[in-house]
Amino acid sequence: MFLKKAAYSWREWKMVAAQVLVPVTCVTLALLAINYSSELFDDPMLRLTLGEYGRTVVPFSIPGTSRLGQQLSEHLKDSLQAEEQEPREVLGDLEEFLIFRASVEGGGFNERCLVAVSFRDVGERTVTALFNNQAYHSPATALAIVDNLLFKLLCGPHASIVVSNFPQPRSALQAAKDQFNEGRKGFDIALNLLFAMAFLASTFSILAVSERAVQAKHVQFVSGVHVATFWLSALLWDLISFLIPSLLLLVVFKAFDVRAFTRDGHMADTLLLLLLYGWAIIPLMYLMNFFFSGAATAYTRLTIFNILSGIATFLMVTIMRIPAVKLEELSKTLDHVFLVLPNHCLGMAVSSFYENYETRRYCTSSEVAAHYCKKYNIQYQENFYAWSAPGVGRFVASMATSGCAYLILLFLIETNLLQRLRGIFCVFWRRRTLRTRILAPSSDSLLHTPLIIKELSKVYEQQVPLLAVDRISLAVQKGECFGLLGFNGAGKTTTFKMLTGEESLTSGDAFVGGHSISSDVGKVRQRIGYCPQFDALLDHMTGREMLVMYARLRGIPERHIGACVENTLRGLLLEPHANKLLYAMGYPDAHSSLLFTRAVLQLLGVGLCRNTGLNWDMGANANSQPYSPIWHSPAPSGGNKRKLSTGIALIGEPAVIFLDEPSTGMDPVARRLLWDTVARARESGKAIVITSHSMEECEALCTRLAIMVQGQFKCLGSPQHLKSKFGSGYSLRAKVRSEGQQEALEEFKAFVDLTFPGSVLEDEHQGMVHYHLPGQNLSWAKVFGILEKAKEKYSVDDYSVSQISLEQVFLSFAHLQPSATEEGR
Ligand SMILES: Nc1ncnc2c1ncn2[C@@H]1O[C@H](COP(=O)(O)OP(=O)(O)OP(=O)(O)O)[C@@H](O)[C@H]1O
Repeated sequence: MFLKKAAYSWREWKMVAAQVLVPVTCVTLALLAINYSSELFDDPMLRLTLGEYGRTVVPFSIPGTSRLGQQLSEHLKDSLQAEEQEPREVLGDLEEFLIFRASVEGGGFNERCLVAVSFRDVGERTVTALFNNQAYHSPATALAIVDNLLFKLLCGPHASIVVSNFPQPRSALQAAKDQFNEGRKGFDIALNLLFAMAFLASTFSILAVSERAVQAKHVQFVSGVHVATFWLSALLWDLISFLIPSLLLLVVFKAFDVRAFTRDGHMADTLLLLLLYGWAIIPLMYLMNFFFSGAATAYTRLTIFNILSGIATFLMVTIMRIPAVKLEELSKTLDHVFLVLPNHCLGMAVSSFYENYETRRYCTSSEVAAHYCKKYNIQYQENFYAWSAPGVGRFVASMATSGCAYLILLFLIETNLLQRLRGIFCVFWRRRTLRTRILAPSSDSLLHTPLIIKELSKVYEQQVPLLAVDRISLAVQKGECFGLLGFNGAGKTTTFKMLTGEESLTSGDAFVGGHSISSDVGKVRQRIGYCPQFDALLDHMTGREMLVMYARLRGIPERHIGACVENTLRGLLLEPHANKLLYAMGYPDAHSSLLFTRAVLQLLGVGLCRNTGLNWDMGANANSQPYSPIWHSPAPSGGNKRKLSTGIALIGEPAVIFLDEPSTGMDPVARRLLWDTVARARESGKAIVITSHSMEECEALCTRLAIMVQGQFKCLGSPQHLKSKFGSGYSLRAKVRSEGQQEALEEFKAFVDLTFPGSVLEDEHQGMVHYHLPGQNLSWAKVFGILEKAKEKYSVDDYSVSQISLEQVFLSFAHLQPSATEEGR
């Protein structure tokens, strides 16, 4: 299991890197933004210096009659330009100009114009400095400009006055208020953390969805992996993966000196909060995988779900908590309801933890602060894990229990417990109403027969219930290869699915090595090998790695695994492809490594490209097969994958092997190699059940066959027996001599019609005729005898008589198959 996860993590490094980078980057950017914005907030002059308002304008007016006009104007322009401010001379009344500009520019004027100056040295001599009272230090700035100008007039253009601002310490109450406002940073950090975690958490569903969608999970279960082993190993690996970004987040908090999370031993608390979140969210993501059939869709939709269940609920509860909104009671109720959502718990826990730390620090910092806290009923908890706000006890407990609850639910679903209970109830009900009698097999036959199927039925519950398998019974002995033939939709795959525990049984039972499939599926699975109809392979592993993994799952001792895997690879001529990643076996270029990019693009709306006809060529090289567009499901894979799937079913020599159309897509050489391998397994005493649409394959491999129509066995026996029983009659091919051919041919045809009543002329071509000779009473000797006698008389050059082929037998059941219109009804 760890080999699988390691291969995934190593080869899907883009995904893993994203798991680490997304949260760390988001939180770092958030902290940068918070620090930066708080500095600006604290120091309005800095906002000016940083040009937040752009270049500020300083309007000034000097009457035209002024004696110092020229000098004043130059000094002013020099000093303002040195300060990167824009002097603007006003002709006329300065105040009127300011009022006019303010009405034209609106709010922007307030931001661009902080001070203005007017000089009058004729008549009433005055210097007027005007300031915008919305900026903190504008009076001092206006005064500094005037003083500077006067000083320059007195001492020359190089004179200047530098103004420095060293504000007095704030009052204790003001400082206390500011310090208290620090608590709001917790809200910002929580919000950004939730956004980042939404992306990180949904990545844990990807492998779960892919493995379920391609049935790789089922094949692993069939190979003996216990449900608990499968999920707990995945959880352990994912928790370890989650630990890395969590530790990096602590480094980020430390680098930005976020006291609440890094000082006074709170690093351990923060790590605990993050890990508890991982413990809760990972099983939830596993649980949600059942809703999706594609990994990219799952990633996109689960990210949206995480954002909504985290940020939306956190904002809702926090905003409603504000006293002015007057929805505090509703906020409390919702907070309790949302406790089942790990994302909500994380947001609330981080925000509350930060708030509690800062509030406690503030309220215990001085007497004034303590007084302020008391006066305004500001509460904090000495114990950070206290149950009531702002303690995080309830969030911690909720994450711990929801993790367990989601895991239990996952196991209930995986072990089909709910479905089984329903099944038991249905069976009980049917027994009572229909009085169905299920024969109990003798314990002796159970133990000595590898596979016994007893009255197995399957009804798919849908709008119109569908009886896919109808009370089939069968026993397959050691060294036997049983062929299941049938038209499309006859119920073969459903039978396999029931026998491997993928689908529940509606009624009946099957026994593998004496273990019942309905009550002891775990033991059954340890004894079977399964090659599903579609390749259940993991794209991020190589063929060799897959075989090694299944060999280990089968319990082959470590020292024999190498030889066993090599044998399988050699037997199926897979050696040249053994070290290729599996997506490279089907396609010559990467497929799954683009998954993350695809999902992110979809999330960002680039999925619209679908409608634009954009073709996402996945080719890594010029010769690669264009595989596109990436959001379309992959085309059927090649014969090499099929061989590997068969190899997986055979490895470890299970007692019973199920092969569902194993040779689909194989070339004739590969097919014969596969037959050899299957035949060897059969000869070594395995019981094999195979489905195939190739009659040639069934004749080559099967010791017994059954033809299935609409879920029922219509015939059962050895190929020869079926041919004899259902293919009544013979196939006659004869060629008449060329001279006088037409006349001789007509005579011969009249002879056949007379001698073999009911015979059917199937084909006539260039003096050759092909007849089907019916009749239960015909024997080889009789047919040959008659034809030998007639040979000379009717100028027959050559003739052959053969038994009817298996294909003809198979086709003779076609009339039982419902037509498309009947099915659609
Ligand atoms: N999950 C399902 N839900 C409802 N109906 C299903 C389901 N799976 C299969 N069926 C229906 O059950 C019937 C038997 O299907 P099944 O896949 O077992 O046939 P098959 O013999 O394996 O066909 P093929 O040769 O095409 O693989 C079909 O009518 C199919 O539509």
